Amino acid sequence: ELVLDQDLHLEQVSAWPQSPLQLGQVSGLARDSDSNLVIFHRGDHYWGDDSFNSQARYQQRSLGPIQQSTILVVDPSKGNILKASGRNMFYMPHGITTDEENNYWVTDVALHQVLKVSSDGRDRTLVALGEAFTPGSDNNHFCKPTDVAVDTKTGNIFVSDGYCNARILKFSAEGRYLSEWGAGSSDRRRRIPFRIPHSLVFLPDRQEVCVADRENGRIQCFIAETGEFVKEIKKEEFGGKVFAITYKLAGDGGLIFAVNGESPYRSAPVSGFVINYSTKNVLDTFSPTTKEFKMPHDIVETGDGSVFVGDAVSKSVFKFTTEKLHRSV
Ligand SMILES: O=C(N[C@@H](O)C(=O)O)c1ccccc1
Repeated sequence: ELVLDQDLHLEQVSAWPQSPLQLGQVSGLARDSDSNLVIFHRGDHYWGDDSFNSQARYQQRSLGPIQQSTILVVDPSKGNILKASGRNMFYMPHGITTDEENNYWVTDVALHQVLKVSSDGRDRTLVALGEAFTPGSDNNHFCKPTDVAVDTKTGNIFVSDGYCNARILKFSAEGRYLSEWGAGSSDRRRRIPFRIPHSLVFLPDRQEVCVADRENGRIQCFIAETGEFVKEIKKEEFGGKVFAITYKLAGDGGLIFAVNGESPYRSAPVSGFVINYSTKNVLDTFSPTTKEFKMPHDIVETGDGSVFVGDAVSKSVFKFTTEKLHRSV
């Protein structure tokens, strides 16, 4: 169990996975109801500068969907693949999360859609939000939606929308539109809009939803019920970009885990951060020893104190554990 003590330090488990995972660009990570790691990757598709035109329309539709299994369920201790699904469904995977019934909620930035998919291996699409390949910004159109968070109390889902919109939307578990909101204002003077709301996490003990507001290099948190702004966490050491966040209950509060990204203007090392939600203090920074982070793109923790980071450029997943656990192994 992770505690909030000051000497918390995450170290890479360099021998994980025990055998290589054949991954494309890793875009999303999630944890399933058995505390297994779920990896959402792009197989042989990749997001390059010519993947979309200036109207945000996907240009490689003629290639068809990815034929490899894009959703892999992996054993967190050894890294072997337990289940593989998601073939012939997706064009440009992005975010993934699981709900209380262990369904997958995923976003695909080429489809501009949010899909609820069964995890029974039959890949049944249970809910489809947005119109395939059609960007937009009304109640039933997204523009490169990036992630989903599930309110475990109400079953409602939140969508971060997206690369070419600047909002968070709320839907019921069945996909009925409920509400939406934009950035919160941390300074009374002016409200700076979201610039790529890129990753979402629900805080079960506080019923809040937090967003990694990527190009603003900040994390903002809101009341899930109302969308009311609660707080902002913005740190010099983030540099200019925060790519992904996740959350873990711990001791006397909660921990936010985040990964930043390279920013042309601000030189800050690309790393992971452990932040005390209440005090906003950075308790730890971490990065791999076997090879450098290239573009850490999502982060998730699995019950036993392990933290996983998926990298969209190095096409790999890194495992970290707290030193104490690591030493005792
Ligand atoms: O942000 C980008 N990609 C990553 O977030 C991702 O791969 O999800 C990107 C933007 C423009 C061109 C090419 C890639």
